Amino acid sequence: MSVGLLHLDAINPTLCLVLTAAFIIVNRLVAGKARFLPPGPRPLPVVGNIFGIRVNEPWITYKEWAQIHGNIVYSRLFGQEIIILNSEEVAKDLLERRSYNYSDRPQYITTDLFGWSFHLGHHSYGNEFRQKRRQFHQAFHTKAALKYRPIQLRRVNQLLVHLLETPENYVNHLQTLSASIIMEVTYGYDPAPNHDHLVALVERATAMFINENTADKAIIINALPFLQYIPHWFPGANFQRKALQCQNLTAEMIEAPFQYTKQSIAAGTAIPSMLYDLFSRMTEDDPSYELLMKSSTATAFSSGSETSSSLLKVFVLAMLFNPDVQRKAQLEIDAVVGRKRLPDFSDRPSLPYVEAVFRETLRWCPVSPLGVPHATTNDDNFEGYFIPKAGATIVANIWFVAMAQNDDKYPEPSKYKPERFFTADGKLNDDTVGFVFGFGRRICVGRHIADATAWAAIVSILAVFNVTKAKDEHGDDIEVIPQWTDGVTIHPLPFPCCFEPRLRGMTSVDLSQMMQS
Ligand code: HEM
Repeated sequence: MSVGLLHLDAINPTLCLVLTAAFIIVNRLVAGKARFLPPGPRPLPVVGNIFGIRVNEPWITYKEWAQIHGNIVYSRLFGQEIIILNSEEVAKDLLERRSYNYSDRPQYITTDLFGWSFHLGHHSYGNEFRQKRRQFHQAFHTKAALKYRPIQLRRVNQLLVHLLETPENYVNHLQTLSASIIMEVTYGYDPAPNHDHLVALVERATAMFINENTADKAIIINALPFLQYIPHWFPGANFQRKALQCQNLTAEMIEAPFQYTKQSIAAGTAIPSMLYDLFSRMTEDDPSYELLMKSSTATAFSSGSETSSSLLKVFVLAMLFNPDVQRKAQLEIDAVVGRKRLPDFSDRPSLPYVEAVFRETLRWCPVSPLGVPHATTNDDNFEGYFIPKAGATIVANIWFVAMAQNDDKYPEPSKYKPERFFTADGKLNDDTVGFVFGFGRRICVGRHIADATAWAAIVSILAVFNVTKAKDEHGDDIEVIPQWTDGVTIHPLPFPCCFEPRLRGMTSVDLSQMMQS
């Protein structure tokens, strides 16, 4: 017999009953309050909200949910709890102000199956994450990123030459620009302008990982983990075959450029790069440090290319549809820089309208619409809602923050209007649209490199070319109806357009004179 019952026996039985009932009620109320989950769409048993989601463009579904349920929405896909944050303020409250609890990442079995667990963006919040994040910080923090500017300007000059020579291949040229910058910054490797072996390798491995390992498949395999053991030779096991193929490609993507730099260092021909710096910090032969270096550099290389070129494709589309904006930015460049030389980074503070064009491009179509999901480490309570632990997925709905229809911050959000970044007295405001690079301890580590690459490309294209509509065989404008890719990173599908030199009849000699002035 317990001490409690002995004690109860000793007092009035009615009072006992009342006290017990009261205890149960209060207990339930407290527990109920603590587990008051954020509002959200009603889930089906077992599968949750899987049928209500547009799998390829979840941000569209999330927008509809946000309009019904508000700034914080709870949903469930199989056993996976997903909390969507639909306002910048709420995202900052949780992911930044409580970053100690919101800096983990949800773990998916498929990341491993596809060979992508090397990537910093997938790491749990632990020691390996911290070590790698430190390596990135050393290479790419605000000041360290400055040393890569000459590379960025040189590569942007090459872009201008390519656009002058073969403007119809502009999509390819934009991709080459971002791939070549990130390859040189990371490995000191100078890729060929077309069909470079290493660039092709990273493009194939990344595309395969993103296109085949979609969120729905990742969640289903997490819910039914036995599926991962189906062998790749089993009839119908297409997913497993693709995973194996991707694993092999990815292993080569990690190894080949690493060996290139290692051999260049041994031969004394290496040029400064992230990997070169990491090698120079290595005090003795340490295989675990070498593994860290390999995965950090492969992370940089595979994250940096697609995002930056996507942003530039968005810029070209925006210019095509907004000739007045283009003209205004060009007049500013002409007034500050003149027509004889190209702008460089020292001109940036004197070009506020170009700055606003850059910010509006980041906002108008956030190329990473849902960022990378965070995960919780512990239970939490926020504004009366219970946020569960054990890896609840936390999605910052960057797309909705940028495009929120009801938000005073960006009125008429679907319009491309750089003017929104100016105060009433004509000064640039302090909104740098930083949220497109994510939040808190997991904020994008490459943002300073990305910022400089995109700004340099935007200002240089504006200085040299008019982006105009392409003409059909009758000389009429070809109208463009934008179509978008889906996935983790989005961008407009290729569309016809012209890059007309602003200097009529410009030759490559004229262009190189501008570059040398
Ligand atoms: C326009 C260009 C870019 C955009 C819009 C972008 C956006 C983002 C976003 C939204 C995140 C998720 C942040 C979060 O979890 O809160 C992220 C993470 C990351 N980005 Fe970028 N990014 C860009 C360019 C780059 C470049 C150039 C690099 C490499 C040099 C890079 C490397 C990474 C890495 C490694 C992570 C994972 C960080 C972590 O998990 O701790 N990104 N990026």
